[in-house]
Amino acid sequence: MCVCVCVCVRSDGLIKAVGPADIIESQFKGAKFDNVLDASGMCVIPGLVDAHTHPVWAGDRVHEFAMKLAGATYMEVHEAGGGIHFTVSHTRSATEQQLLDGLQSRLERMMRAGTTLVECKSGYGLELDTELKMLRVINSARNSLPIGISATYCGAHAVPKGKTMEEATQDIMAVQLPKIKMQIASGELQVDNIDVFCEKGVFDLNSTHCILKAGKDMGLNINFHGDELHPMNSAHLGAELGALAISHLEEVTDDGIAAMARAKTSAVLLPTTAYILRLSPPRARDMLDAGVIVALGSDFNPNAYCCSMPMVMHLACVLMKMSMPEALAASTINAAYALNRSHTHGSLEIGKQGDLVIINAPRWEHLVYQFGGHQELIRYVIIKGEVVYENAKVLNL
Ligand SMILES: N=CN[C@@H](CCC(=O)O)C(=O)O
Ligand SMILES: [Zn+2]
Repeated sequence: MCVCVCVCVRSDGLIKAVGPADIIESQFKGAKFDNVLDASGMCVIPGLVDAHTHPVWAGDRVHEFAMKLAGATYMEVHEAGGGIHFTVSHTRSATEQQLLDGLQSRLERMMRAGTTLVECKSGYGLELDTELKMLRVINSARNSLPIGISATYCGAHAVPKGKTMEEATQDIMAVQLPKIKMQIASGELQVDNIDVFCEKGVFDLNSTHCILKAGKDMGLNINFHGDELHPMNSAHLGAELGALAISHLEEVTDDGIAAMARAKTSAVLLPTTAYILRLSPPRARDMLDAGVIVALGSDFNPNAYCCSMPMVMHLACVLMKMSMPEALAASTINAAYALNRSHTHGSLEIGKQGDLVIINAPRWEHLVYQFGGHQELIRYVIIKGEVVYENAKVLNL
């Protein structure tokens, strides 16, 4: 049986009612609406939430894709001065306006693919001035675009050239974090989360602990990269510190999974990265079976150039054996949880923000099943009740 669902959004952008069309029609008989969208024969899902991206940078890395296809590993490229280091040098020399232009066009691309809330990291500065520049750029995008943004300070994304890990940690603790704290307090910056790349050859467990704890003490949510290329005990650390989320987790142990389930630390899984770097995919099934809150992210960055959460959901189903409903939950309510926004985002419920995606297909699963098909399937993207993207060219498929 096909149920006609109607979603009604108030002028403040929050959902006023959700339910069968005939009930909503009688509830609002005689009411005046600014905009009525006829979605007959279509499907409505919550706006997609992308729980992990690095979208502020200059200088692409298309040349490195060729190197990786020829067999170079992620860490080999990084240690040879490429990877994050390459992006850092271009991002340091870019102007704020250049970075903002790049960020805006990437966020618009994400929005057209159905993303209505996205986490955005700094982390291609690795020193105070550029990290602040990146955070200001994220702030400007928040003020100029309708897409929701959760901002993450990721000054510990790599050890900058010429410094040891200890020196980099000291710079973050004594120079970067205090300045960011001041700018948050004065209202110049809005930062929601703190992140560290906890990895062999990057930041060890001890440095990660110090930086994350200092961020937490400033009121930031802990949301970090862990157990990606080597088992680092990141999951235990995250659980112990009350982290909201840990990303990657390709190398997490069984004990780590159990610790995350107990602590309600969500796992942000990034199938694009595992795919591009040919890593063993994270054990999504074991995490789900253990009761871990599993979210998804695009991991958009110059290594994993993907703006599309529908593609991410498809990869999660095929590579990580998630079901389509699990992938949808992981890209909506669970991703909102990872960003501490599940009380306002991630589901179609009265009082939550009116963020919706309308798909021109009789079943929402087409968005996952038709690999790379979102451009033809998404009819409208709506944020706070306003149409932010209308695609007149949708086909009847
Ligand atoms: N693993 C660390 N950070 C990013 C990659 C960033 C980059 O290569 O520029 C990630 O999540 O995949
Ligand atoms: Zn990342």
